[in-house]
Amino acid sequence: MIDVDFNTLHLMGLTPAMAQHLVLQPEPEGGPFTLARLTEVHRDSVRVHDGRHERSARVLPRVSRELDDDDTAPAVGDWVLLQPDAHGDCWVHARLPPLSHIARRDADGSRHPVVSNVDTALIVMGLDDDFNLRRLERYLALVQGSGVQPVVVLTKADVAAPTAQLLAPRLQEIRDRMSDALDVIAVNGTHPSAAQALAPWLNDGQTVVLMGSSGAGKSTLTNTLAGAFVQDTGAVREHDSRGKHTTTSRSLHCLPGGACVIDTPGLRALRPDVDEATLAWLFDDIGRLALHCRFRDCRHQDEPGCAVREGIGHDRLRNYHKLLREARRDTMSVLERQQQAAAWKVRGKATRAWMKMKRGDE
Ligand SMILES: Nc1nc2c(ncn2[C@@H]2O[C@H](COP(=O)(O)OP(=O)(O)OP(=O)(O)O)[C@@H](O)[C@H]2O)c(=O)[nH]1
Ligand SMILES: [Zn+2]
Repeated sequence: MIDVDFNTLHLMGLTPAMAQHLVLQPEPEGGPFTLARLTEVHRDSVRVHDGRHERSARVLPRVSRELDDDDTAPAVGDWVLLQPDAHGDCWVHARLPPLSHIARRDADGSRHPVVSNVDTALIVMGLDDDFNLRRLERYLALVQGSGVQPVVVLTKADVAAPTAQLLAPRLQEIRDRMSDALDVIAVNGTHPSAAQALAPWLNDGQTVVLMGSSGAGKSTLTNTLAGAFVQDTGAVREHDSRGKHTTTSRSLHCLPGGACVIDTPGLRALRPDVDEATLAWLFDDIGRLALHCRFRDCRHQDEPGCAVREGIGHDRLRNYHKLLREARRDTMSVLERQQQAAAWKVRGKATRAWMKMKRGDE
């Protein structure tokens, strides 16, 4: 049985549910081990915190291999078992199965962990030109199905509300398009009042992850919540509100109030790791309307009598189709993907031959 010092590790975001889950895990042979949480993951090393000290450690090749076999890798927020070797170097001997986990996909379909063991995902979006509902749906898809509650945090309310009167219409746009159950709050991330607005999700022992594009204000919010400067922040380009990717890696910080916050870098291309069932849940308005389509197998593309096309905004439906295509592609087997690539190649060749022929005609 793994020895769990709850009072110390509670400061690192150990929840009662996780503590119970951990004591049920068999302890690997060769102990004793120290239980700690991953606060940063780098290429060759990790940072770990045991509630008293933070230090560097390395993951045993056996552990990396086992995780790799399961198509995953260590993630910030994971609970691990540590042991020093004879030289005083610290090693991760086991990664304990997480209770919640968020992963994304690369363009080639490979899966990458984002974070583990978080209670709430704060999806941070600026009320300036960063505001984008398609991207918001993408983040919701990323979080949905991972056991994590999403909360939308609209930043820069101090600029957008009084000068451009953007707050009310943008809140309405979200209300019109997304589920009524979605929590949405607007804050000035630079002001301490933001911490009060987020207090319901920052109780003692809870962990939140901040996600959103570069320049959205994640690091600013992290610093405000921490009441100290823990993350670098950067100015955004004026013409498009884009950030400069100031944050380059994920990191976990403990707040004075007892919650943990994980800041993440803005992702350039965000591809959620979701299946069709999860998307059906996220876009349940489409599912409800589909009952009224003329054809039972309506794809809501060009069929006549399609109730979905009639009842859903064009942009939301387009985004749904795009996410669905990606999800299907990601869950394709390697063989299927190769077959599809081969088919595209043949089609490309045929197109090029046809163009050449046409040019020859002229
Ligand atoms: N006025 C105002 N400025 C904000 C607010 N939130 C963020 N900013 C500013 O927006 C810029 C970008 O903020 P960051 O916190 O660095 O953005 P980020 O999301 O961490 O960006 P990356 O680290 O690149 O992923 C900074 O100049 C902040 O001062 C806000 O609520 N109000
Ligand atoms: Zn239809």
